Amino acid sequence: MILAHLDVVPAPPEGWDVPPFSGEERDGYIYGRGTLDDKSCVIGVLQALELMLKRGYKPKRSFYIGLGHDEEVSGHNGAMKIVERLQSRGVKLLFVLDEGLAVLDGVIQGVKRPVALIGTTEKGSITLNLTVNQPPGHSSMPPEETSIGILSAAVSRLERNPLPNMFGVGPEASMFEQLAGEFAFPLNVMMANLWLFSPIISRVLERTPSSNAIVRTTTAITIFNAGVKSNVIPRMARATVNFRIHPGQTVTEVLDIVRNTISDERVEISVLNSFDPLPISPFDESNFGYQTLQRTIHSVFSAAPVAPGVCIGNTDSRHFVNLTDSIYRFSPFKMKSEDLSR
Ligand SMILES: CCCCCCCC/C=C\CCCCCCCC(=O)N[C@@H](Cc1ccc(O)cc1)C(=O)O
Repeated sequence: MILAHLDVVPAPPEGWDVPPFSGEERDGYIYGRGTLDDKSCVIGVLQALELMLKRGYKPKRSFYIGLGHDEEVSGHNGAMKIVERLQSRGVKLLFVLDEGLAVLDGVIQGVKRPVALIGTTEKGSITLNLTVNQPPGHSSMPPEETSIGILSAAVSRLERNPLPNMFGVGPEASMFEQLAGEFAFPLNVMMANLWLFSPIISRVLERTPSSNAIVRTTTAITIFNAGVKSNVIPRMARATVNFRIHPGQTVTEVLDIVRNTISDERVEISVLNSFDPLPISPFDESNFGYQTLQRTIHSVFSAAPVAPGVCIGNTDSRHFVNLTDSIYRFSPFKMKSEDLSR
Protein backbone atom coordinates (compact mmCIF):
# COMPACT_ATOMS: atom_id res chain seq x y z
CA MET A 1 0.00 0.00 0.00
CA ILE A 2 1.29 3.45 -0.90
CA LEU A 3 0.25 6.43 1.21
CA ALA A 4 0.47 10.18 0.73
CA HIS A 5 -1.57 13.11 1.99
CA LEU A 6 -3.32 16.04 0.34
CA ASP A 7 -3.61 18.46 3.27
CA VAL A 8 -1.01 21.07 4.25
CA VAL A 9 -0.26 23.12 7.36
CA PRO A 10 -1.64 26.71 7.33
CA ALA A 11 0.12 29.34 5.22
CA PRO A 12 -0.22 32.78 6.84
CA PRO A 13 0.59 35.39 4.14
CA GLU A 14 3.61 36.97 5.88
CA GLY A 15 7.14 35.69 5.22
CA TRP A 16 6.55 34.33 1.70
CA ASP A 17 8.57 35.50 -1.33
CA VAL A 18 5.88 34.08 -3.63
CA PRO A 19 2.14 33.53 -2.97
CA PRO A 20 2.02 30.30 -0.88
CA PHE A 21 -0.38 28.47 -3.20
CA SER A 22 1.15 29.59 -6.50
CA GLY A 23 3.48 26.63 -6.96
CA GLU A 24 5.88 29.07 -8.64
CA GLU A 25 9.15 27.66 -9.99
CA ARG A 26 12.34 29.62 -9.24
CA ASP A 27 15.94 28.52 -9.68
CA GLY A 28 14.92 24.87 -10.03
CA TYR A 29 12.71 24.86 -6.90
CA ILE A 30 8.92 24.82 -6.74
CA TYR A 31 7.72 27.21 -4.00
CA GLY A 32 4.43 26.70 -2.22
CA ARG A 33 2.92 25.37 0.99
CA GLY A 34 3.11 21.58 0.98
CA THR A 35 5.51 21.23 -1.95
CA LEU A 36 7.68 18.81 0.03
CA ASP A 37 5.05 17.73 2.54
CA ASP A 38 3.38 16.06 0.77
CA LYS A 39 2.32 17.24 -2.72
CA SER A 40 5.47 15.82 -4.33
CA CYS A 41 4.56 12.31 -3.15
CA VAL A 42 0.88 12.72 -4.17
CA ILE A 43 1.84 13.88 -7.67
CA GLY A 44 4.50 11.16 -7.96
CA VAL A 45 1.93 8.46 -7.19
CA LEU A 46 -0.71 9.91 -9.53
CA GLN A 47 1.71 10.39 -12.41
CA ALA A 48 3.01 6.84 -12.02
CA LEU A 49 -0.56 5.50 -12.12
CA GLU A 50 -1.36 7.55 -15.23
CA LEU A 51 1.74 6.27 -16.99
CA MET A 52 0.99 2.65 -16.04
CA LEU A 53 -2.56 3.01 -17.36
CA LYS A 54 -1.35 4.60 -20.60
CA ARG A 55 1.10 1.74 -21.14
CA GLY A 56 -1.55 -0.89 -20.34
CA TYR A 57 0.69 -2.19 -17.54
CA LYS A 58 -0.72 -5.20 -15.65
CA PRO A 59 0.69 -5.34 -12.09
CA LYS A 60 1.68 -8.80 -10.77
CA ARG A 61 -0.12 -8.21 -7.46
CA SER A 62 -2.90 -5.97 -6.15
CA PHE A 63 -1.99 -2.71 -4.48
CA TYR A 64 -3.79 0.11 -2.73
CA ILE A 65 -3.22 3.86 -2.86
CA GLY A 66 -4.34 5.84 0.20
CA LEU A 67 -4.48 9.64 -0.01
CA GLY A 68 -5.29 11.14 3.40
CA HIS A 69 -6.82 14.58 3.89
CA ASP A 70 -5.95 15.26 7.56
CA GLU A 71 -2.41 13.96 8.15
CA GLU A 72 -1.25 17.24 9.64
CA VAL A 73 -3.83 16.84 12.41
CA SER A 74 -3.07 13.16 13.10
CA GLY A 75 -5.10 11.39 10.39
CA HIS A 76 -8.14 10.53 12.53
CA ASN A 77 -10.68 10.98 9.73
CA GLY A 78 -8.43 10.00 6.81
CA ALA A 79 -5.79 7.33 7.44
CA MET A 80 -7.66 5.84 10.41
CA LYS A 81 -10.85 5.45 8.35
CA ILE A 82 -8.87 3.80 5.55
CA VAL A 83 -7.44 1.35 8.11
CA GLU A 84 -10.92 0.63 9.51
CA ARG A 85 -12.24 -0.07 6.00
CA LEU A 86 -9.34 -2.40 5.14
CA GLN A 87 -9.67 -4.21 8.48
CA SER A 88 -13.41 -4.72 7.94
CA ARG A 89 -12.53 -6.40 4.63
CA GLY A 90 -9.92 -8.63 6.31
CA VAL A 91 -7.08 -7.14 4.26
CA LYS A 92 -3.47 -7.76 5.33
CA LEU A 93 -0.71 -5.73 3.66
CA LEU A 94 2.70 -7.01 2.58
CA PHE A 95 4.15 -3.56 3.22
CA VAL A 96 3.23 0.13 3.51
CA LEU A 97 5.19 2.99 1.96
CA ASP A 98 4.59 6.53 3.21
CA GLU A 99 6.40 9.89 3.22
CA GLY A 100 9.36 10.25 5.59
CA LEU A 101 13.12 10.24 5.13
CA ALA A 102 14.73 10.96 1.77
CA VAL A 103 17.98 10.91 -0.19
CA LEU A 104 20.20 13.08 2.01
CA ASP A 105 22.89 15.05 0.21
CA GLY A 106 25.42 16.60 2.57
CA VAL A 107 23.03 16.37 5.54
CA ILE A 108 25.00 13.75 7.48
CA GLN A 109 28.32 15.37 8.41
CA GLY A 110 31.29 13.46 7.00
CA VAL A 111 29.29 11.59 4.32
CA LYS A 112 30.20 12.89 0.87
CA ARG A 113 27.86 10.89 -1.41
CA PRO A 114 24.06 11.27 -1.31
CA VAL A 115 22.62 8.44 0.82
CA ALA A 116 19.04 7.21 0.96
CA LEU A 117 17.53 6.66 4.40
CA ILE A 118 14.36 4.59 4.70
CA GLY A 119 12.50 5.23 7.95
CA THR A 120 11.99 1.78 9.51
CA THR A 121 10.46 3.32 12.62
CA GLU A 122 9.20 6.72 13.74
CA LYS A 123 9.50 8.54 17.01
CA GLY A 124 6.67 8.61 19.55
CA SER A 125 5.14 11.87 20.74
CA ILE A 126 3.71 13.53 23.85
CA THR A 127 2.00 16.92 23.89
CA LEU A 128 1.55 18.47 27.33
CA ASN A 129 -0.16 21.56 28.65
CA LEU A 130 1.60 23.12 31.63
CA THR A 131 -0.73 25.43 33.57
CA VAL A 132 -0.07 27.67 36.56
CA ASN A 133 -2.90 29.40 38.43
CA GLN A 134 -1.88 32.00 41.04
CA PRO A 135 -3.88 34.89 42.54
CA PRO A 136 -4.23 37.79 40.07
CA GLY A 137 -3.40 41.35 41.08
CA HIS A 138 -2.30 44.87 40.18
CA SER A 139 1.19 45.36 38.79
CA SER A 140 1.85 48.13 41.35
CA MET A 141 2.11 45.54 44.17
CA PRO A 142 3.40 42.32 42.65
CA PRO A 143 3.94 39.15 44.72
CA GLU A 144 7.38 37.52 44.80
CA GLU A 145 6.33 35.00 42.14
CA THR A 146 3.62 35.23 39.48
CA SER A 147 1.98 32.55 37.34
CA ILE A 148 4.13 33.75 34.43
CA GLY A 149 7.36 33.61 36.48
CA ILE A 150 6.62 30.11 37.84
CA LEU A 151 5.72 28.77 34.40
CA SER A 152 8.75 30.41 32.73
CA ALA A 153 11.05 28.80 35.29
CA ALA A 154 9.46 25.37 34.67
CA VAL A 155 9.80 25.73 30.90
CA SER A 156 13.37 26.91 31.27
CA ARG A 157 14.21 23.86 33.44
CA LEU A 158 12.86 21.64 30.66
CA GLU A 159 15.03 23.38 28.05
CA ARG A 160 18.16 23.36 30.23
CA ASN A 161 17.77 19.67 31.12
CA PRO A 162 17.28 17.79 27.85
CA LEU A 163 16.29 14.14 28.03
CA PRO A 164 19.26 11.74 27.97
CA ASN A 165 21.29 11.04 24.87
CA MET A 166 20.20 7.49 23.91
CA PHE A 167 22.62 6.86 21.05
CA GLY A 168 23.33 3.13 20.77
CA VAL A 169 20.09 2.11 22.52
CA GLY A 170 17.93 2.58 19.41
CA PRO A 171 17.96 1.71 15.70
CA GLU A 172 19.98 4.81 14.70
CA ALA A 173 23.16 2.86 15.49
CA SER A 174 22.35 0.38 12.64
CA MET A 175 22.13 3.35 10.27
CA PHE A 176 25.68 4.51 11.10
CA GLU A 177 27.03 0.93 10.98
CA GLN A 178 25.51 0.37 7.51
CA LEU A 179 26.84 3.71 6.27
CA ALA A 180 30.30 3.28 7.84
CA GLY A 181 31.96 2.80 4.42
CA GLU A 182 30.63 6.19 3.24
CA PHE A 183 32.63 8.16 5.82
CA ALA A 184 36.25 9.18 5.23
CA PHE A 185 39.04 8.01 7.58
CA PRO A 186 38.99 8.04 10.62
CA LEU A 187 35.18 8.35 10.85
CA ASN A 188 34.73 5.13 8.84
CA VAL A 189 36.68 3.18 11.48
CA MET A 190 34.76 4.85 14.29
CA MET A 191 31.35 4.13 12.74
CA ALA A 192 32.28 0.49 12.16
CA ASN A 193 33.28 0.17 15.84
CA LEU A 194 30.46 1.83 17.72
CA TRP A 195 31.04 -0.49 20.70
CA LEU A 196 34.17 1.62 21.31
CA PHE A 197 33.41 5.03 19.80
CA SER A 198 29.71 5.61 20.49
CA PRO A 199 30.37 7.95 23.49
CA ILE A 200 32.31 10.37 21.23
CA ILE A 201 29.96 10.04 18.26
CA SER A 202 26.89 10.61 20.40
CA ARG A 203 28.36 13.89 21.73
CA VAL A 204 29.09 15.11 18.19
CA LEU A 205 25.59 14.20 16.96
CA GLU A 206 23.83 16.20 19.67
CA ARG A 207 25.40 19.47 18.49
CA THR A 208 23.11 19.89 15.45
CA PRO A 209 19.28 19.99 15.74
CA SER A 210 18.66 17.43 12.95
CA SER A 211 21.09 14.84 14.35
CA ASN A 212 20.24 15.70 17.98
CA ALA A 213 16.68 14.68 17.04
CA ILE A 214 17.82 11.16 16.26
CA VAL A 215 19.80 10.56 19.48
CA ARG A 216 17.29 11.69 22.10
CA THR A 217 13.72 12.51 22.99
CA THR A 218 13.44 16.18 22.04
CA THR A 219 11.65 18.94 23.94
CA ALA A 220 9.95 21.79 22.05
CA ILE A 221 8.02 24.61 23.70
CA THR A 222 5.47 25.46 21.02
CA ILE A 223 2.80 27.68 22.60
CA PHE A 224 3.07 30.17 25.50
CA ASN A 225 0.08 32.19 26.70
CA ALA A 226 -0.53 34.59 29.59
CA GLY A 227 -1.66 38.09 30.35
CA VAL A 228 -3.95 40.61 28.64
CA LYS A 229 -2.86 44.02 29.98
CA SER A 230 0.46 45.59 30.95
CA ASN A 231 -0.62 46.52 34.51
CA VAL A 232 -2.57 43.36 35.38
CA ILE A 233 -0.95 40.26 36.87
CA PRO A 234 -2.88 37.41 35.26
CA ARG A 235 -4.28 34.45 37.16
CA MET A 236 -3.32 31.88 34.55
CA ALA A 237 -0.24 31.12 32.48
CA ARG A 238 -0.14 28.16 30.10
CA ALA A 239 2.48 26.58 27.85
CA THR A 240 2.28 23.71 25.40
CA VAL A 241 5.29 21.42 25.10
CA ASN A 242 5.81 18.73 22.46
CA PHE A 243 8.24 15.85 23.04
CA ARG A 244 9.32 13.48 20.25
CA ILE A 245 10.19 10.18 21.89
CA HIS A 246 13.37 8.29 21.00
CA PRO A 247 12.70 4.61 20.07
CA GLY A 248 14.53 3.52 23.24
CA GLN A 249 12.00 5.23 25.55
CA THR A 250 8.26 5.09 26.26
CA VAL A 251 5.57 7.67 27.05
CA THR A 252 5.55 6.58 30.72
CA GLU A 253 9.33 6.91 31.08
CA VAL A 254 9.39 10.36 29.49
CA LEU A 255 6.49 11.61 31.65
CA ASP A 256 8.33 10.46 34.81
CA ILE A 257 11.47 12.36 33.79
CA VAL A 258 9.46 15.49 32.86
CA ARG A 259 7.62 15.50 36.24
CA ASN A 260 10.96 15.21 38.06
CA THR A 261 12.51 17.99 36.01
CA ILE A 262 9.61 20.40 36.57
CA SER A 263 9.40 19.37 40.22
CA ASP A 264 6.93 22.10 41.19
CA GLU A 265 3.42 21.19 42.35
CA ARG A 266 2.10 24.58 41.29
CA VAL A 267 2.64 23.54 37.67
CA GLU A 268 -0.31 21.39 36.61
CA ILE A 269 0.67 18.90 33.89
CA SER A 270 -2.01 17.57 31.55
CA VAL A 271 -1.44 15.20 28.64
CA LEU A 272 -3.17 16.38 25.44
CA ASN A 273 -2.07 13.36 23.40
CA SER A 274 0.64 10.74 23.41
CA PHE A 275 1.84 7.59 21.66
CA ASP A 276 4.89 5.36 21.97
CA PRO A 277 7.57 5.08 19.26
CA LEU A 278 6.52 2.79 16.42
CA PRO A 279 7.78 -0.82 16.10
CA ILE A 280 10.91 -1.33 13.98
CA SER A 281 10.07 -2.77 10.55
CA PRO A 282 12.31 -5.51 9.15
CA PHE A 283 15.16 -4.44 6.84
CA ASP A 284 16.90 -7.76 6.28
CA GLU A 285 17.75 -9.25 2.88
CA SER A 286 14.65 -11.45 2.81
CA ASN A 287 12.14 -8.66 3.37
CA PHE A 288 10.17 -8.08 0.18
CA GLY A 289 9.09 -4.48 0.90
CA TYR A 290 12.48 -3.18 2.04
CA GLN A 291 14.32 -4.95 -0.78
CA THR A 292 11.86 -3.67 -3.42
CA LEU A 293 12.34 -0.13 -2.15
CA GLN A 294 16.11 -0.51 -2.02
CA ARG A 295 16.21 -1.80 -5.63
CA THR A 296 13.97 1.03 -6.82
CA ILE A 297 16.05 3.68 -5.03
CA HIS A 298 19.24 2.25 -6.56
CA SER A 299 17.78 2.49 -10.05
CA VAL A 300 16.33 6.02 -9.67
CA PHE A 301 19.07 7.70 -7.60
CA SER A 302 22.29 6.49 -9.30
CA ALA A 303 22.93 3.59 -6.92
CA ALA A 304 22.84 5.78 -3.80
CA PRO A 305 23.63 3.63 -0.72
CA VAL A 306 20.47 2.74 1.23
CA ALA A 307 20.27 2.43 5.03
CA PRO A 308 17.50 2.12 7.62
CA GLY A 309 16.81 5.27 9.66
CA VAL A 310 14.53 6.77 12.30
CA CYS A 311 11.82 9.09 11.00
CA ILE A 312 11.86 12.08 13.35
CA GLY A 313 8.43 13.35 12.28
CA ASN A 314 5.15 11.44 12.42
CA THR A 315 3.19 10.13 9.48
CA ASP A 316 -0.20 8.60 8.62
CA SER A 317 1.53 5.21 8.36
CA ARG A 318 1.58 4.89 12.16
CA HIS A 319 -2.10 3.91 12.00
CA PHE A 320 -1.30 0.85 9.86
CA VAL A 321 0.54 -1.23 12.50
CA ASN A 322 -2.25 -3.84 12.74
CA LEU A 323 -2.27 -4.41 8.98
CA THR A 324 1.44 -5.12 8.46
CA ASP A 325 4.76 -5.35 10.31
CA SER A 326 6.57 -3.71 7.37
CA ILE A 327 6.11 0.07 7.30
CA TYR A 328 8.64 2.22 5.42
CA ARG A 329 8.85 6.01 5.37
CA PHE A 330 10.63 7.41 2.35
CA SER A 331 9.93 10.45 0.15
CA PRO A 332 11.61 10.05 -3.24
CA PHE A 333 13.56 13.31 -3.43
CA LYS A 334 17.02 14.61 -2.66
CA MET A 335 17.41 16.85 0.39
CA LYS A 336 20.37 19.12 1.07
CA SER A 337 21.12 20.55 4.51
CA GLU A 338 19.90 24.00 3.41
CA ASP A 339 16.57 22.38 2.44
CA LEU A 340 15.85 21.30 6.05
CA SER A 341 14.68 24.81 6.93
CA ARG A 342 12.65 25.32 3.75
C1 LIG B 1 22.41 12.11 11.10
C2 LIG B 1 21.49 13.13 10.60
C3 LIG B 1 20.16 12.57 10.21
C4 LIG B 1 19.27 13.71 10.01
C5 LIG B 1 17.98 13.26 9.48
C6 LIG B 1 17.14 14.45 9.19
C7 LIG B 1 16.46 14.25 7.92
C8 LIG B 1 15.25 15.07 7.78
C9 LIG B 1 14.50 14.63 6.60
C10 LIG B 1 13.22 14.62 6.60
C11 LIG B 1 12.38 15.06 7.76
C12 LIG B 1 11.44 14.01 8.20
C13 LIG B 1 10.04 14.48 8.00
C14 LIG B 1 9.11 13.31 8.07
C15 LIG B 1 7.71 13.63 7.64
C16 LIG B 1 7.00 14.35 8.68
C17 LIG B 1 5.55 14.53 8.38
C18 LIG B 1 5.01 15.59 9.30
O1 LIG B 1 5.26 16.75 9.09
N1 LIG B 1 4.27 15.21 10.34
C19 LIG B 1 3.78 16.15 11.32
C20 LIG B 1 2.28 16.01 11.58
C21 LIG B 1 1.82 14.75 12.18
C22 LIG B 1 1.50 13.70 11.32
C23 LIG B 1 1.00 12.51 11.83
C24 LIG B 1 0.82 12.37 13.20
O2 LIG B 1 0.34 11.20 13.67
C25 LIG B 1 1.13 13.42 14.06
C26 LIG B 1 1.64 14.61 13.54
C27 LIG B 1 4.58 16.05 12.61
O3 LIG B 1 4.40 16.97 13.43
O4 LIG B 1 5.35 15.12 12.82
